Amino acid sequence: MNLELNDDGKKRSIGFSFAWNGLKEVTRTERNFRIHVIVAVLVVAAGLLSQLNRLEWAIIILTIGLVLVAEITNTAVEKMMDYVKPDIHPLAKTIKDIAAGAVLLAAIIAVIVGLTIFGPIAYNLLN
Ligand SMILES: Nc1ncnc2c1ncn2[C@@H]1O[C@H](COP(=O)(O)OP(=O)(O)OP(=O)(O)O)[C@@H](O)[C@H]1O
Repeated sequence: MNLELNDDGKKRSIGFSFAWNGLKEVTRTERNFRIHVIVAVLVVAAGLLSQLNRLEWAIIILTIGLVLVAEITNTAVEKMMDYVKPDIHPLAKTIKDIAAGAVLLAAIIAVIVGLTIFGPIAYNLLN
């Protein structure tokens, strides 16, 4: 939708509001996204307890962002495919599987980052 508003500030704030609606929609309808957000909150809590340094925080925040953005993008692809191709089609399957693969890859990276940063901390705590 092309919004032709004269007031540039108003146009931008409306665009932000659409984007915010998108985030609310994903949170409301996507169970996997809610699970990712809960895990992210737990990871941030663990980071606070572990007193991570600035570089570790930057990596953790980037990784959380990677997973959430992958999940949001996957949801957008799923919804777009359901809209343009609601019937069963091999290409619809391939497209959805590829988008799901992006989430899987992001989750694997997140696990590796988590183990790299929190693994030694947990090891020291247990010894
Ligand atoms: N129109 C279709 N044609 C063929 N296969 C499809 C189609 N829609 C979905 N699939 C297959 O089912 C899988 C799950 O698709 P679906 O749209 O149900 O996602 P979902 O279960 O909601 O995923 P998520 O758990 O990530 O939200 C796809 O990865 C694909 O393999």
